[in-house]
Amino acid sequence: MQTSDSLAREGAPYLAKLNDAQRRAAEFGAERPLLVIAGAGSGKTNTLAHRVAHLIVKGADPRRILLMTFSRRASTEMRERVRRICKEALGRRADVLADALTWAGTFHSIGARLLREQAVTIGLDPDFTIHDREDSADLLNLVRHDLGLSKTEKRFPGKGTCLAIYSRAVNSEAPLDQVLGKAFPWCAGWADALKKLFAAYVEAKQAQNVLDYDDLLLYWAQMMQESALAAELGGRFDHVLVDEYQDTNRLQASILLGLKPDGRGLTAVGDDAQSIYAFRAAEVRNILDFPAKFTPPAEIVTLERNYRSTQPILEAANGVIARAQERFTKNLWTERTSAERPALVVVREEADQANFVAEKVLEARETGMRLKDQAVLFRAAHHSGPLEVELTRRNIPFVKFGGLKFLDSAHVKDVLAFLRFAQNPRDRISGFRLLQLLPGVGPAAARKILDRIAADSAPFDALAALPAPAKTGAHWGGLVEILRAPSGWPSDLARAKTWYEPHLDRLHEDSVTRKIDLAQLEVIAANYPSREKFLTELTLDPPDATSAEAGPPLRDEDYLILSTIHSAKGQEWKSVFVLNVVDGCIPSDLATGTRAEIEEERRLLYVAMTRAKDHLRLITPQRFFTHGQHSRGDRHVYAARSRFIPTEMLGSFDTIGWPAVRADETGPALQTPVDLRARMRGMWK
Ligand SMILES: Nc1ncnc2c1ncn2[C@@H]1O[C@H](COP(=O)(O)OP(=O)(O)OP(=O)(O)O)[C@@H](O)[C@H]1O
Repeated sequence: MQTSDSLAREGAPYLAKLNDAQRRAAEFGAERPLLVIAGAGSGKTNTLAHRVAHLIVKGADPRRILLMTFSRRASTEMRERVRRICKEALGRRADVLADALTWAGTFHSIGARLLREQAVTIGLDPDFTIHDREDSADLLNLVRHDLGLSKTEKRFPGKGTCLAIYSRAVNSEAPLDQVLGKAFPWCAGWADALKKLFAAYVEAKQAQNVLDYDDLLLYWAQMMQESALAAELGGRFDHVLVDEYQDTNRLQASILLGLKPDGRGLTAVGDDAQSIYAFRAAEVRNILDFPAKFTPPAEIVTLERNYRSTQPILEAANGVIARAQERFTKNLWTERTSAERPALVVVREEADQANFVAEKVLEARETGMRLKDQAVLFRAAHHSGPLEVELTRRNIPFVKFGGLKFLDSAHVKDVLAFLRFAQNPRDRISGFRLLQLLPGVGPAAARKILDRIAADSAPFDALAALPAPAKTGAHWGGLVEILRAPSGWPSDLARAKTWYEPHLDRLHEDSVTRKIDLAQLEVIAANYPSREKFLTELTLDPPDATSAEAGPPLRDEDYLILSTIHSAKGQEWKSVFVLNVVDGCIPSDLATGTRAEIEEERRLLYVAMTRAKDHLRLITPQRFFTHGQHSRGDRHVYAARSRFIPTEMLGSFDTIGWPAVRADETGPALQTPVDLRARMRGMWK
């Protein structure tokens, strides 16, 4: 006799590979909101992709599905998975339907798209440009300067801190005083001045027709406060699905609630144990409180079977997270047995750590494991410095994710400033950067030029009417010509690049490698239909490494992955090394102020450990060499094993000392100190 389960499986064979809980999540109707609590490696991404595919196969209109992911990479991957699953069910028809899944992207990119569409209705100019964090901080700095706040007697908070305070207040929907009291107590005395600064910053943004990251969510959330607009936007989508819900903030939660107030058609997927973005105002309460936001409350489906890691790896990771404070309890289990426990590798110092990793990576490669199946993870981007040197020395190719992004490099920013200014001549920060690339044009001259064209309705014509600044030669005419006569996309980028290259040679020594980056930028640009789309997407979600976005030449080659833990989110490798599992690194000594911060560091270690499928090695160097930050110059500091692996947990690991000291290697111990200085003096006697 057939059970209803097997009937369902027959009815939808493309769901047959899912386990029962996953299938329940994939098939759950749209009448009630759904919360999928998915443990690490339990197939969250897989399940969400099946749910979307199932909706499409059952007849949902893909143009009316809104699918929000944490990164652009995740969204591309999700769409590809949906396509593959739909193909199983629908054959060739699947491509057209998967292509129609156009509302898939990050919260910020969807926000940008909706704002541009609704711009006229909400009093925005549709040509707005988007400032990244650095541009936003620069603009805040200019405003701070104009208000005379940089000249105060007691030092006013720096531009980065001001932006962090502003951003935190906006994203957490909290009053300034509360944000200062909770997260920036040392700035509490500046509340009034900060309010003035933020008000002026908002005015400057509006005058220049720019939005910052936070505005994309803030304006969107404000649109949802207008009942007619909220009804229109919400009515556009039959299904709204959000991945990585644990890393959303209050604003994002209000947007979702505005889109689907009764929760019908709403799906949130996440894992509270992997919430690692509180420093960007992510609110773990969003996921904890989600079910009760609706009547009747959201259905909760919990995925507890882990398909990724072996049992000993999972046991160690479970041990770390079991000591966390508040969470949805899950008992992650796996059928993947293994005799190999994760290793806790004790090395003397960072140089040994680098040697250990390089040696083990090569050993694994000898046994047939590709470099790409191995990853080295670390808490802070600079932790991989010594390892990068060692890998380069041994000719082991690697790609690093996290840390300094491709788009942060000065030359790439220069070209982007060119394109942004071309898109929006009121964007002073971009104009300021661009004009100063010209020989002989400094901040004062640049400011003057921008002032003179600011009020003009045809700013580039006004620019053409100005006399060429001294020393700019033919560069001025070339610039004005390109700005006045756009040639289409992506040739606009090619022209900007050609214009910029002589300046690159003049401004930077290593112009050859920088030119390669610009060539990569051109490759990336070709994937976008317009300048506006290119600028928006790249600003919102910059690629972590050139290879992440550009494809060739690296994609076909084999290389080791180096990544910050934050950038490793959602990924998996056969073999994982975690560097510097010591107090001061995890938890970072910058984040040990509050209990909440420490808890977040614990989750970070958990995320790192749960990336491993078969082999996991946590490395603990016993001493570190710090460079010149102290009055006594360079020195060694001693480190202790991370507090997240207390002694009671050691049973979950194999503790290994490396390099192993062999008896025949130890020479006679030095009994009495040698006076080398006396010896040196003796040489000349
Ligand atoms: N039903 C299943 N049968 C077999 N393998 C599965 C199943 N579901 C998921 N997997 C495998 O489990 C692994 C983890 O899946 P996925 O990446 O979707 O997990 P995740 O929950 O998003 O992980 P995390 O939250 O830790 O990033 C993948 O290798 C996937 O192929």
